Amino acid sequence: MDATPIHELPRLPRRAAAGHKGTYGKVLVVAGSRGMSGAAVLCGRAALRAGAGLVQVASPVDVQEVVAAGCPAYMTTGIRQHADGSFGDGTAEETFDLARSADVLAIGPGLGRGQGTGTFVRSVLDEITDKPVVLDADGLFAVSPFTGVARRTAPLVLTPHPGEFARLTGDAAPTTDAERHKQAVAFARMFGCVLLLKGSGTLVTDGANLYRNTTGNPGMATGGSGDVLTGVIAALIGQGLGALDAAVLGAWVHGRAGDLGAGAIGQTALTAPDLVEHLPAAFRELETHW
Ligand SMILES: NC(=O)C1=CN([C@@H]2O[C@H](COP(=O)(O)OP(=O)(O)OC[C@H]3O[C@@H](n4cnc5c(N)ncnc54)[C@H](O)[C@@H]3O)[C@@H](O)[C@H]2O)[C@@H](O)CC1
Ligand SMILES: Nc1ncnc2c1ncn2[C@@H]1O[C@H](COP(=O)(O)OP(=O)(O)O)[C@@H](O)[C@H]1O
Ligand SMILES: [Mg+2]
Repeated sequence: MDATPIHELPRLPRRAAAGHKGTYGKVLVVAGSRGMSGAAVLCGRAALRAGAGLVQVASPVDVQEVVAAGCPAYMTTGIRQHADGSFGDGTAEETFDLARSADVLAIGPGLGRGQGTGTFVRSVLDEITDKPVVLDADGLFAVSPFTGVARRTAPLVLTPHPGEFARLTGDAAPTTDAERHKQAVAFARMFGCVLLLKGSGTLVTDGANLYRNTTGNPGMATGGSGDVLTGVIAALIGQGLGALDAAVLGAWVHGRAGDLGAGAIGQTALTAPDLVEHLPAAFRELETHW
């Protein structure tokens, strides 16, 4: 299947004059662990910059204060943790309660691969089947084509980079564009998910449609860029976009922020926080179509 370049963008919903924070979605970010609190901060900040009405960041209790210091506008919760500073089995109940009051979940950035983290993520996916989930980074370790996921009534968006995708599929990394397209579409179809396969020319597919992103640059090859994308997509779902549209628009606007950032400070020095700081200019371009 050929990939359609993303030129015609899904519409960013216009904010209603009487809208309130409840109108624009409550995003629960489940992220971070000792040593990777930054991933939770980047994801939470990006969700706010992408228009979420409310953002709550749940991280292991050890890093809650650090995460809270990363932004005054989101709420934080500290989840009981394993001795290794990560989420683990036995901590899922607290997260279920938070998830039930959210509109969309972003799970994975900086969770680490501690003992029980995979079990923890799986139990959230198994229990909370009626809320859309964006699953990224270490959260992806919880799923595989062999174990599948529980039947969901709400969409699942997976956002692997090529290394994570190769681990997920168990297949050799594709060597041509055609192979990459084929693998991506087949995976999305089999898994019943929206797959966003990162890289230069990020692919987005739901198994029936295949898009290729046209924004972004190698300045974005810097730690934390993907954590920003996860927050953006979750926020767009919270504002009412369907999962495929949110992934398509999220990929585009994230890359556009990278291009505007590179225009301002160059590719070499670009960092993930700079992407967050250039999301406003990227979103303003979308607002001109309102
Ligand atoms: N400030 C923070 O707290 C940060 C935390 N991070 C977290 O660190 C954890 C580990 O993420 P990583 O992605 O580093 O770990 P992985 O071990 O999954 O991926 C790293 C490896 O994947 C392969 N890979 C990555 N991108 C590729 C590409 N475009 N093409 C081919 N191969 C590629 C490479 O072999 C690379 O060494 C995640 O939870 C992530 O969210 C990172 O996002 C960095 C910043
Ligand atoms: N050469 C590139 N061109 C365009 N985008 C890129 C390039 N390299 C990386 N990116 C983007 O940066 C992000 C990196 O995500 P990821 O590998 O998950 O990083 P991290 O886990 O460190 O946050 C992805 O959105 C990817 O598409
Ligand atoms: Mg990543």
